[in-house]
Amino acid sequence: MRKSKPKSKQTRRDRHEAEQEEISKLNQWIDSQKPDSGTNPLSLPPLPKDAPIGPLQDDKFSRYSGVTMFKELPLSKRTQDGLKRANFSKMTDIQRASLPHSLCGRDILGAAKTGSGKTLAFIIPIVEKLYKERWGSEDGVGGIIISPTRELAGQLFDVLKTVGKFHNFSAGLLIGGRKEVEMEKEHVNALNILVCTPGRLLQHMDETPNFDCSQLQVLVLDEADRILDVGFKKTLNAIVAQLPKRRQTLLFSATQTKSIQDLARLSLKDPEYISVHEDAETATPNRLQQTAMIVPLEQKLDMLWSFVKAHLNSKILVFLSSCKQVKFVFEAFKKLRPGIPLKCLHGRMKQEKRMGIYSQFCESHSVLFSTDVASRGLDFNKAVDWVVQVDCPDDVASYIHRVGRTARYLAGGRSVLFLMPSEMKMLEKLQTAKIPVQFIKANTKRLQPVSGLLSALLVKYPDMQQLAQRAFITYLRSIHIQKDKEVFDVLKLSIEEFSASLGLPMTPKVRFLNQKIKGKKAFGKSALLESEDSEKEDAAEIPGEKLDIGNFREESVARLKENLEIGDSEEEDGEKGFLQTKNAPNGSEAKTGEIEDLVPATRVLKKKKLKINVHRPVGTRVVFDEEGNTLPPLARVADRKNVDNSSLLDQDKREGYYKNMREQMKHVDKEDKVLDRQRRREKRIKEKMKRKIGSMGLEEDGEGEDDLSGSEGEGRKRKRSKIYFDSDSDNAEMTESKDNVGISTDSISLADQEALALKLLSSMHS
Ligand SMILES: Nc1ncnc2c1ncn2[C@@H]1O[C@H](COP(=O)(O)OP(=O)(O)OP(=O)(O)O)[C@@H](O)[C@H]1O
Repeated sequence: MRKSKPKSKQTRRDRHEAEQEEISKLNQWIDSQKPDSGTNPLSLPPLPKDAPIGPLQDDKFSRYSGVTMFKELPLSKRTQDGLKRANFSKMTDIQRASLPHSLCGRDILGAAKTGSGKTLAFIIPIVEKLYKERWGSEDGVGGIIISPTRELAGQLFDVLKTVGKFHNFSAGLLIGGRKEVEMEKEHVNALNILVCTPGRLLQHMDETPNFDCSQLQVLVLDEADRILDVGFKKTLNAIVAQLPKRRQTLLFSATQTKSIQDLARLSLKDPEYISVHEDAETATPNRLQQTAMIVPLEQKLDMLWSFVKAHLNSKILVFLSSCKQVKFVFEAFKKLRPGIPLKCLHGRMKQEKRMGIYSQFCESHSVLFSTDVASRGLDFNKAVDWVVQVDCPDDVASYIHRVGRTARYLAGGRSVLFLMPSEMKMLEKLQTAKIPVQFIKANTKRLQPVSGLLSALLVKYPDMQQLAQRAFITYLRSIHIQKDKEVFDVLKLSIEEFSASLGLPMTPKVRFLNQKIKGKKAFGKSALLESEDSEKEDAAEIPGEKLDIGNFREESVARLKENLEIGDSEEEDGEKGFLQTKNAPNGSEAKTGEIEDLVPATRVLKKKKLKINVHRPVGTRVVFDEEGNTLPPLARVADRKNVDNSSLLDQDKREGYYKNMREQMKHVDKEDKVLDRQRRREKRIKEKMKRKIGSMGLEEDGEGEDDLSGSEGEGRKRKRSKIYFDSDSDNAEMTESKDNVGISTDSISLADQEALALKLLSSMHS
């Protein structure tokens, strides 16, 4: 905030007195005109035009409840100047409704639609409170704003800097993922306002010497329902335990908590419930056009690719359910070059990178693939044109926040939700929650299949195969751990088709599904299980959920009928041609009854044992070309030269291609097994020989070596014995040479070894 120039003693004294006077007037104004508790300022008429503002005659003051302009509020000149400079003059509804109550010190439980200006509704009271208390650096922490994500905390910090530009407070942004925690510790005690994520705040409370919040005046929870939910429960309880009970508490969200328990945890004192859009016809912004359409799981990427290609001049925010999916789709689409810059954002990225991506997306037309880390609060500078939800949100609240990244303040925006046929219940839930989602159909004529290209990509880039596999597993897991079983049922997913749609040549095994499908027979620890294990952090993105492996009903997996009702009528150019309004009987939104007709019948999936070599990580087989150079995995079965991408777009050819690849994989597997058997046999014989040699007094150390092969002093430098294992081998980790082994294994063939072993054995028995 403002850096003041050195001033003379007299000037400082004058300024101090002027401020004292201003504060005294403000307090009188606030006190004399404060609205009754429980009243709604929005129900009062605005002040008449040209009505005097502030002090009137006879020590009276103008009314500030129900006013429409910031300048009509009892705010300090410094705050007024900050607002003016940022061009904030007219208040939004949530600001009009809450500021008259919060300025007179009341606790607030505020709810208003996304993008409706809640941030100023809590930043202004903090700044004003500290100003009126004449808070200074020696007073320590006076205000804390807690945000669920780092990016949002950064954004709130920027708004605080704007509004507080002419104040003298010190403020700090304390968020995780930054290295400078030690530096923060040195300065944090001198900060007056902290904008932080819960984890970092608690870290300072636990670790920073003399960190003291006992004088806290105002606590704000932005996205309060999120911070109060189970994922942050322990952290928040620990934080609140260290805060004074006597304080003002402001809670804001577009989807506010109504839990009495939550409020009790925060010890709110007779809070004002301010829900400005409670009686509105819709729970989402009026300028937001929302659509939904059926997209089977295996067509999601085709649909997304086609959507991106049809909107190359837009700013698009795409939500997927896990980091791994974000990574895979981002990397894959990037390699396919759709013709628009692509970016990705998820919780596993380094903080600097996250912030960089966030700022870049604010600036340019591009597509941002993201997890729910970008779903709440973020106000991307230049408006987002489209929010695309490729994966269904966890619940209605999550939907509201995701689509709320567009159509902010006075801007318009559009959103589209991909729903699998098994998720149609979500549409009902949205409509019940007053969310006007129009059901549309995609124009399949404009659909650009991408899975063929993906399978070619996976062949070319070995890393992509791992990414695809992880995306596959984490997606299934994310569905598995969803709470709302009415919407999410992993057993209804068309798993093999999904795997193929990611370009995977074979369907990876998924333990939690296979356990039930295959019966009780337990698997050994396979490559797949390892990759599954490594995804656990991804699942941890969903707070409060524990993996409940093996908690499935003993049912067959149902798979959805492939041919879904997707229209194919004539398209126009561009966006309109791509997304079409579903011809619902009433011509607009689909009604609950109609939804059932749209859900295709399901059929029972054969319990099919998928054959893969469980000991071999997919795609790590080392293959050599004729010159002895290593080739990427699968290169042998899918020589790039033989892959005609265009032909892969043809469904029949694609299936043929997969079939061929599978056959060849099986063949390769067979070869592996033969090799493996041979290798084991060699190993057994070698061990036997070693035992015999040992029992004959030939030790496997330097001395024994001398006995057998002569000393180096004789100038005969023994060739190092190297044991090469390809990465498929059980002993793949043994790649280093064993110099001390008395017998060089590469100089003795298997037959020689057997002969030697026999000789040794017979010499022992003779
Ligand atoms: N009084 C105002 N006049 C003009 N613009 C405003 C005003 N108040 C807020 N805005 C602008 O409206 C946009 C949305 O505001 P803000 O981010 O506070 O919304 P929000 O209600 O917190 O949204 P969300 O629920 O998504 O967190 C911002 O760009 C902000 O600058």
